[in-house]
Amino acid sequence: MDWKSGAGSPIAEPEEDDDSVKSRPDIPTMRVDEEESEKTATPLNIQKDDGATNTTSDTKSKSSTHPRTLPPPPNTTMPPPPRPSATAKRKPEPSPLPPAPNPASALRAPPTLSTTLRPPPSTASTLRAPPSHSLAPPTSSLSTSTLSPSARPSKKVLLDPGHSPLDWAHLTANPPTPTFLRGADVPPQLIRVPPSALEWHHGRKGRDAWGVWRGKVYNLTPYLKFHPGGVGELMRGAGKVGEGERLFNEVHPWVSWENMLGECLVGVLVSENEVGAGEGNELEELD
Ligand code: HEM
Repeated sequence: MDWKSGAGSPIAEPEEDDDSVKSRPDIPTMRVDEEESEKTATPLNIQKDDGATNTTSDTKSKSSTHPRTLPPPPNTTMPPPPRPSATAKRKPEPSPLPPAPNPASALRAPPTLSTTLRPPPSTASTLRAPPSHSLAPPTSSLSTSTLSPSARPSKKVLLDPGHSPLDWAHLTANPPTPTFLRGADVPPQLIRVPPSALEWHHGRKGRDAWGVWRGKVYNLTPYLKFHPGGVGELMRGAGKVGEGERLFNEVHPWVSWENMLGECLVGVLVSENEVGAGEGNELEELD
């Protein structure tokens, strides 16, 4: 009996609760708790709603029987507590679940609306986040803070194994050959690249894909499979004078092209007239 009333109370409900209740000084109703504990225990484990309704009817019947032995009304008041606890356990569980999805949906809903604004996420988000944050903190600062980071829909692709940003950093730091990243069809020196040469490197038919950023020509080919936005996105600006840089700035102006593709630098973009026929277009030779 002693071990039941002590350690067994949290686990064994029906019989042990009776003993524990009896030992409680605050609860004068000995018989009421015994009946309820036995009845409430079964409905809790088996039926949810039915158990609640049954207990209410039981309480009334008990209150009518108790007055004989224990007239004090507090007895009727005491029984209710066990029910609320049982219902409270059930209600809280479902309620916590709904709230979570709501914030999550709220977080993802805005992004869909701002899908058109996806390009400037970093800049735009920082500019627009503050106002939303200032308003949100009073109610839910967490939801708003989480919204801004994941607010925009990501167009990132799943990169193949071995093509993570870290892998790219490792490759650029340790290229297999000195000219691997710049391309096999270019000399070791930086070259002058006329528009015709740039357009020729459109990335198809086995040709390298060249891109221009701030007047410098880079070989995009080795970076294609490392590009978080996918090969297709990066190819959109290949072999085009102003298109690549425009798209780049439109999507992620915060990305450091120069740092990431520095080892892929081929040369500088020049006009067609600047490259004389028969002359070498290697910068170092000319300079
Ligand atoms: C035609 C040119 C380019 C286009 C259209 C383009 C497009 C994209 C797109 C759509 C994404 C996914 C953005 C997102 O949903 O989070 C992306 C991500 C990225 N791109 Fe590009 N890209 C281009 C050129 C480049 C270049 C040249 C580089 C490297 C110098 C580069 C580096 C990155 C990086 C680092 C990310 C990940 C950004 C992040 O984690 O927030 N992209 N790109």
